[in-house]
Parts: sequence; structure tokens; C-alpha cells
Amino acid sequence: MTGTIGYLGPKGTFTKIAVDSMFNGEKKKSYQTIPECIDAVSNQEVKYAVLPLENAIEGTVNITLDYLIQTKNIKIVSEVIVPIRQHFMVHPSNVKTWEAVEGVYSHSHAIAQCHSFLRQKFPSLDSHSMKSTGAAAEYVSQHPERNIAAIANHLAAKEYDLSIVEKDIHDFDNNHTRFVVLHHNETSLSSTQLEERGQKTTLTISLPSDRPGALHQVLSAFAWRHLNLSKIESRPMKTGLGHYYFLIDIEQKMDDVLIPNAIAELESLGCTVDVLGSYPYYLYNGNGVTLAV
Ligand SMILES: O=C(O)C(=O)C[C@]1(C(=O)O)C=C[C@@H](O)C=C1
Repeated sequence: MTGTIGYLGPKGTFTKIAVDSMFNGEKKKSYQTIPECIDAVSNQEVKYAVLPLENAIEGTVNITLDYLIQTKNIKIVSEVIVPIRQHFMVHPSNVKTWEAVEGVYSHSHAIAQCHSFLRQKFPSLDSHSMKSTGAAAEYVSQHPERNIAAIANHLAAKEYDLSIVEKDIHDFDNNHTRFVVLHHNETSLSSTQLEERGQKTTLTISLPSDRPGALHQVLSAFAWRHLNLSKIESRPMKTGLGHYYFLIDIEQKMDDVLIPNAIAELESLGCTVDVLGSYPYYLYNGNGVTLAV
């Protein structure tokens, strides 16, 4: 694998952990926002982009999904699932006063993953949404004069010299995020560092309007072929109230018969189907790969 890899940075983000678990030795370039990173892979400024798609507590990262769907020339070529541990951190000069912080900074998904902790410990604390957890940690490190905190991971604490004052503040233990690797063609990408956990094919399906039972017919095209679905989600098409498309993950790779025939059946019902990718997925458990901080 050669070529630059784009990711949601700066240093110390969860996406940086994901990108390092998949790519070792390649040049990496951080982008401040998800759309900028998607544009970079679409314009071939970078070869691959790694971005968060779904979190076990907070659900889909809508901005990744929406841009992925709108940007027609990129596909999901691989996926890595990363455990997410959120910590509460402050500038070292504020360690003694951390229980009186006047604000908390983080990515909106990270704040949402720690909702119960924040509600119980700081019922009236202002939370500020930042472009990433890494950007929040960087901001807190640059403002020692303010008694503020960031929610971020242990690498961010190390990177920006912050002190973790409360560990593992996410509301549920089994916190994981799916990160997708995007590329401007359809060739799936295998990791040389991680063990494969399975294969998936992701489709978007828009239903014909005003057809009773259309969703039932869509699902039965998969059911009678014994195609196992691991996710179904609806998203607004942004063309008007009540207009949705469905995002479906099939738990197998694209084959020559079953999935193409299911798609043909859906198209004959008047559905529009797009394949967002057919790719292997991996679990990074923190072992076996040395992460470059
Ligand atoms: O802000 C980061 O560190 C990210 O990599 C983004 C992101 C997300 O968008 O969900 C990734 C994983 C965590 O779920 C929280 C934040």
C-alpha cells in the first residue's frame, strides 16, 4: 500500500487510532473536518481516507454517511472497529479545581457518549462542540488560564500534556466505533496488520413513492435468499418530509448471483439501489499493533 492516507485529525483523535491500526508506515495527512477529508479522497489528493461511521452508543455519524452518499466516486473498501474509552481531562494547572470547571469541550458524539456522567457530576455545565476530540484537547491545552475540560482519549492527553482527572466516563462499557476506509474505486482493501472478522456489503435503497408494502418487499428479497442483514437504517433524502432512503448492511461480500439478483429484484419493484462498498472488516483491540502517536 502506498500513497497518503487522509483522516479526521488533529493528532490524538479516535480516527488517528483507527488509521494507525490499519496503515503502518504510510504518510498520513490530517483534516479538520469530515467533509474536507471526503473531498480529499474524492479529488484523489489522498489515496485513502479513514472516517468514523457509527458508534455503539450514539449511532451513525450522519455527516460521514450523508457525504459518502452524495459523493458518487468513492466507495467503502475496508472497515475497522475500535474500542472507545472517553476520559475527562484538564490542563495540569487546573487539576486541583477540576470539579469546578466552567465548560467542557469535545466532539458532539463524544459528549453524547458521556451524557449520564455529565448529568450526574455537572448538571448545569456548558458543553461546547468541537470538530474532534483531538481539537478539543488541543484547545484546552492552549487555554490554561480557563478552568475548562476536554473529553478525549488517552493519546490526546499524552499528545497535548493534559491530566486525566476521571477515567472511562462513557455511559456504557461496550463502546465501539466503526471506522470506514474510503477509496475512489471499488477494490476492497485487506489489512496486513489485523485479523479479518468478516465481510460486508453496504447498499442504499430508495423506495418507489406511495407503494404499500414496499419495505416489506425489499426485506423479503433478502430474506428468501438467506442474505443476513446486520443493519438497516433510514435517512432523510433531503428532498422533502417523508422522503427516505434505507441503508442496509449485508453480512457477506458481493457475489455473482445472490446479491446481484436481489438488487435486480429491487430495481424491478421501482427501487433505486447503490452499492456503497463490499469490504472486509476488522476489530482493533489495542494488541499486536504499535501505534505511532
Ligand atoms: O473526535 C474524534 O476523536 C473522532 O475521531 C470522531 C469520533 C466520531 O465522530 O464519532 C470518533 C469516535 C468517537 O465515537 C468520537 C468521536
